[in-house]
Amino acid sequence: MAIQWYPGHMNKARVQLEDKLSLLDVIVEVVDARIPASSRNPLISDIVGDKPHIIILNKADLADPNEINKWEAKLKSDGKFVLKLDAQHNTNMAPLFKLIKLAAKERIDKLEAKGASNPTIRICLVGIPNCGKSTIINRLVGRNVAIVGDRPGVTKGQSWLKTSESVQILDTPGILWPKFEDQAVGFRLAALGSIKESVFHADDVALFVMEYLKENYFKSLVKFSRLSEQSVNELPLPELLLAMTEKYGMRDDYEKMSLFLLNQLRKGRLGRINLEKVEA
Ligand SMILES: Nc1nc2c(ncn2[C@@H]2O[C@H](COP(=O)(O)OP(=O)(O)OP(=O)(O)O)[C@@H](O)[C@H]2O)c(=O)[nH]1
Repeated sequence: MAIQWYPGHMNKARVQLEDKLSLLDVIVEVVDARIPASSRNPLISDIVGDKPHIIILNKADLADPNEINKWEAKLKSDGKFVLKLDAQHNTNMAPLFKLIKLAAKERIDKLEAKGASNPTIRICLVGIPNCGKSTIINRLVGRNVAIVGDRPGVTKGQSWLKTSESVQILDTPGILWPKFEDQAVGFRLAALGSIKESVFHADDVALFVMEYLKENYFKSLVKFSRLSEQSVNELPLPELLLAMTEKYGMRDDYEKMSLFLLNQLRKGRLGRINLEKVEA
């Protein structure tokens, strides 16, 4: 099973972001806290260069708290500004505004030295599909703003969203395409809904997830499976999936069971789980 990705998208996103870069003071990259490496575009650091760069570990409410803390420490040690966030439930954006101003401190100091008081900082949110960019923009702006799909690199007539602070946001978030030459990266993205369901087989992804859960979150898998610890331990994964279809009254329907498992995982019904750990 091969999950497809399209280099053209990556290139387009790169050109669009590069075009906008000169307008921006801070780049805010949104990643999924459950897969902080797989949900990043590896080219982003090259594109951003030495512009201040914040990484938001979003969907923190769904991620494993121990793992997010490790990711936060790692990214900070790499020199990034990092914030854990649950944009879905948290309306208090003060920590994010504070971090944006901290990241832009050099620029603010420069403008203030030239006589500006409380200068405006311009930011852009970027990230892979479904990581929460629009949700965060709506939170920062304080209302629901219509976010139209990303447009070709338009630098003139660019419109900015105002916030209650001296921060303005580029009206269209940048869509970054993940790069999944590594099959596991594709599976993680598919598992959490960042790749359209039409490009993968749900049962392949479900089996990938089950293998990971068996190794890392055994108790959650046992609970979800409605089977005994012994069965989960001993059954080969495809048989375990089959046994689960029976427990859930899905009569050998692998596909249905797989989609159900992935759906429940995405909603956090299997607990707070990370599909990716910081490598030791
Ligand atoms: N649990 C949880 N859900 C979130 C969080 N942030 C966003 N979501 C949900 O994730 C889904 C995707 O959020 P969006 O804000 O549309 O993501 P996006 O990055 O703008 O997506 P694209 O438009 O596909 O690029 C929505 O169902 C949100 O409600 C979060 O912190 N926690």
